[in-house]
Amino acid sequence: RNPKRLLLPPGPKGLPILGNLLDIPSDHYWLKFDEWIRQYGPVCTISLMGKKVILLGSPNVAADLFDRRSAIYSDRPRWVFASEILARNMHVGTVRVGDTHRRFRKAIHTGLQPKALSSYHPVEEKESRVFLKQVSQSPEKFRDHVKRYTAAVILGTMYGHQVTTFDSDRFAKRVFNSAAIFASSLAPGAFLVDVLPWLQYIPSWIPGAGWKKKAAKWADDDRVLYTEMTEAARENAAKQPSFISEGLVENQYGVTEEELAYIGGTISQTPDTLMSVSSGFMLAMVRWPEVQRKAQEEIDRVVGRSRFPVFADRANLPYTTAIVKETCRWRPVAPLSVPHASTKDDEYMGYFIPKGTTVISSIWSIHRDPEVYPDPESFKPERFLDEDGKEKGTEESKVLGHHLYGFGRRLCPGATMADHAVWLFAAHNLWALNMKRALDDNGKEIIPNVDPLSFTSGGEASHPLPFKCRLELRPGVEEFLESIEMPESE
Ligand code: HEM
Repeated sequence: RNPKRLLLPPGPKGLPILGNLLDIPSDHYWLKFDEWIRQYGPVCTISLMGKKVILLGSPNVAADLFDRRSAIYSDRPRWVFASEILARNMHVGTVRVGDTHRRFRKAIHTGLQPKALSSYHPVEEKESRVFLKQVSQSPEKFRDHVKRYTAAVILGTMYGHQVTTFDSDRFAKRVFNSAAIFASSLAPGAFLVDVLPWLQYIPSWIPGAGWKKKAAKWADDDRVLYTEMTEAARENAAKQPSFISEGLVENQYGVTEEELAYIGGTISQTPDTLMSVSSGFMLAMVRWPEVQRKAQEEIDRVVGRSRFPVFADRANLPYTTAIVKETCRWRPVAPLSVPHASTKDDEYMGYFIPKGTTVISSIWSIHRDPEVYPDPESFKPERFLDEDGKEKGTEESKVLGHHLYGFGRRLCPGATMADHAVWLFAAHNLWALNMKRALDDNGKEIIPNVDPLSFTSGGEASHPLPFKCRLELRPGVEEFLESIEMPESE
């Protein structure tokens, strides 16, 4: 190994054994990673408890390794607790490379082909309108309404399930809960068993092995939830076909029914990510009213005021699309994406990267590479438009212009669907609402805090912390909302 005696990419000096562990803050650690990337370059090494971790901090190096050398960099690190115990090796996002990963991704691609994605637009459009109606009734609870929107889109399209209110729905709360548990169990060192994998073989009645009971309960809760949701999809199929109900027909996706249930379960963990982009969009609109006004002018010109926007308008709404892209670039939901791992020794830019290295693409830093995104701290939708105000790079639909959804063979297979759901949400909001700043006691506008620290950190998707705003219906919208039927309770 390493016959040329090459060095690892440079990085900060650390302590013996602990490495750089104590330098990493418990919150917003991507900001510290970003500092190191600026100091040591876009490929740098840190060390955690004797393990080397490589950080990638520019779009070019991430594409070089994850896209162009995807044969080497598509594995995941081993997560005993989350992936092996909780998800029983059936979570496509954390499973190691190999047959299961290949088959599961193929199944998802089959299920999410363009025809299926366009069949989801009516669900996304309907739920965007329910969101507007809810906001018109209780604007102060807009965060809850966004949460409901994202759950309704995922459960509607994946299972044909109609979410009622968030609290009374039989699945909505449970999928958020399951996602939160899974995300927190991925955090490095959250469970000792990830550091000491042999712990999993200790019987749970031995004192100190209480985590095993907890793990067994969580794993079982997930299995029950996924099975119930799959059954619901089967029952709903005639009324509302869905990703899962299609997969149940003659084993169309080439996976067993249990595997399909776990694929659905993995996808059911995504409303949180949609919620983050959707609420980030609203925050940006409140913070930059001039951007909001410009998009409203575009929407009024193209869509008019006599109907809601629909997905087919997208091609004629480049500025609106650019706002969605800029929101994704500006405050990425998963600032460090999901770690990849290498399966072969490699040499890159004169450095050695040993087999089994964890490699993290810092989306936060990638989205702040000034060569690609000049003036990266500013919110500028125009960066995604050409001189004529047209969307850049639309001829290749895969090129979003940002890297919110990762890279290579692990690229988010739900990226297009997520992008459509968020776009429809944004277009509906711009068409129907004036998203205004809240007023203080003296009637002065409160400029919302958009500092990186005003977003949550931790295992889950990074969200804006709760913020205040005034959501007012634009003229003439109220009469359109009258005809929107609210989903009935079960
Ligand atoms: C705004 C919403 C979303 C964001 C920001 C997001 C982001 C990501 C990211 C960063 C990754 C890891 C990529 C990498 O390792 O390089 C990922 C993986 C994944 N995403 Fe998404 N995602 C979103 C929504 C969705 C949706 C709606 C679905 C399904 C319909 C989905 C399904 C998946 C799956 C299955 C994986 C695992 C892929 C693998 O490991 O092979 N995601 N996502």
